[in-house]
Amino acid sequence: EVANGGHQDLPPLLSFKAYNPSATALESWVGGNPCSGSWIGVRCNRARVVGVFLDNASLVGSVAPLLELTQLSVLTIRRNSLSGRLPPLDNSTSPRLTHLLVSHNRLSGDLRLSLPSLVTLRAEHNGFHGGLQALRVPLLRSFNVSRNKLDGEISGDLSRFPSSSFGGNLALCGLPLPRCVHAYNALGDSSSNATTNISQSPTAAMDTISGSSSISSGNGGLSKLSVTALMATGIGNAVLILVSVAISVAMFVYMRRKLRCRKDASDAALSFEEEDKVRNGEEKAQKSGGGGLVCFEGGEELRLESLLKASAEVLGKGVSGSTYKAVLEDGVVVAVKRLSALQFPGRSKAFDRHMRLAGRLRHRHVVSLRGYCNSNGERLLVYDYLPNGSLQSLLHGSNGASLDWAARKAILFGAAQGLNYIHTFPARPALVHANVKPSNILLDEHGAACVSECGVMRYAANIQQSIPQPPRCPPELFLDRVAAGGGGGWHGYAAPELASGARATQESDVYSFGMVLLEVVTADKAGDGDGGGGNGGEEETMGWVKIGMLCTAEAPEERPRMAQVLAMMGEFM
Ligand SMILES: Nc1ncnc2c1ncn2[C@@H]1O[C@H](COP(=O)(O)OP(=O)(O)OP(=O)(O)O)[C@@H](O)[C@H]1O
Repeated sequence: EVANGGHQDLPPLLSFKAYNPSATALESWVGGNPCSGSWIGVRCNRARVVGVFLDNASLVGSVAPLLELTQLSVLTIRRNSLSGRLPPLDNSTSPRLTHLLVSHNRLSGDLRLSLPSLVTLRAEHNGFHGGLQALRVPLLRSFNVSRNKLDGEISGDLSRFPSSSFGGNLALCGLPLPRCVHAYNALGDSSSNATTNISQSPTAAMDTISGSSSISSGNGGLSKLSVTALMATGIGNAVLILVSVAISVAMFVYMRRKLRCRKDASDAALSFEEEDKVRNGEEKAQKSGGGGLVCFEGGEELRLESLLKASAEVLGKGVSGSTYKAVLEDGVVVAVKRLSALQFPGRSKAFDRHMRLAGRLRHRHVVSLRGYCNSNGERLLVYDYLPNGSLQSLLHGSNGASLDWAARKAILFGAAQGLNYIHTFPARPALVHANVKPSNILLDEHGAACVSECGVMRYAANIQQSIPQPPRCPPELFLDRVAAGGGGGWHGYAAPELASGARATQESDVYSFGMVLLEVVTADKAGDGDGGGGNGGEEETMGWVKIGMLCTAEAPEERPRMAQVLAMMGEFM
């Protein structure tokens, strides 16, 4: 373990740390022994580093030093700002590497991995380019290279992964994506011969002609016939090339149109019934892999067994259930919501259909649902874990005072964008969030606000019992109560019409958003001075309050749409 008086794995770790001298995540990387137990994000076995877990840690620089750790089995370093190339890896450099998760960084170069033991490769959302030919990873179970700059043909074993593993690249083609179009193959072999001939030197061209017929002159010069033949061949070749180019262009346009159509079809508004048909086959396959867990884009590596085995920490408990932070075997951190059996008894097809739709929501300001399970009376929803708490904790936690005016506006604007995306997502019937409140507005690693738990509450069986019957709390009184430390609870944000048993609607979402907005704008004013933020001046504050009051109009039809709310907010951004 110790070479030349130092720990063998120390140099690579320190080289990596050198790129990030002031990163909070690496503050604990001090002393000469990375396996002392105090190095956060480093896991050891028999005094050697076998795992590095540094997701969402605001890290920069190259990942290469970490791949010099010869005993490394798991490297998960997603959602950072790492740059540079991924070094070529093979059995001699990384004999034990099984899980490599580098997604959501700025990595570039080509992917050269020849790793017989690799099980997980997550490299999506980077700048990798080139083809996939140099990927030799026979045991891969979870794979995603979407949203890079890759091109070329997907071949062999990789074709077994779904198209979502490859989407958003420069020019990848072949199964599971549409077939590749090879310009020179479009005309078959004869055209490629023709092309070869054209590029040959005149002598070579003559050789070809003389080889195919006996029209060359005896003295080595060109006879009239051979010149004519040469010209004819030249013209013939030129025509062939033109035809070949025309066919290639036509094929290209056709494929593009076909691709666009496919995309349109998947993006278009689908009724639940249509959605069912489209999804059935795909999901069955994923279900068997996930052991009862339906996986969505980005959650392909999830397994129910590993979720159930994961070490978990309770994040909180709400009306609809409890939420846990779970660290999976491969170091991936997720938030798991376990729905309450009281609110969600039995199986419901409508709920299943909704979850499948919610699993397709992908937006910068919406927390991604990666998978869900609805079997044996257990309902688990698996979301990305967002590390920076919720708006609820910012407003009412111990550090609420540090939320300055600019941060408040950014959070509200982000949440409004997320909610507008949900409201305008192509679905029939249109999506409704049904539980907009500060604890469902979470902050990601960059502090951006993301709306969580879209639509779940709409399927709760006994939720109406927790809404007070009219006369209910108008916005002003509600805010007073919140300001006095009474807390909002769930029903404090619910629109008045819901108290009579009506189902949540986009209008009731707007009402709840208005309540959140009023709370954020008016909350903890005394703290502003201390926090150094101040508000945006009386006029601007009044502008925001006005938006809040419009959203919280008593009559649902008088409330603006989220798109209008966004436009009004935009005036102050
Ligand atoms: N994806 C996530 N990442 C990080 N924290 C989360 C995540 N989802 C929820 N939380 C936090 O976990 C806690 C409990 O959330 P939970 O949704 O179970 O309850 P709630 O939002 O208070 O009530 P409700 O049941 O009405 O949704 C909240 O503080 C919430 O902010």
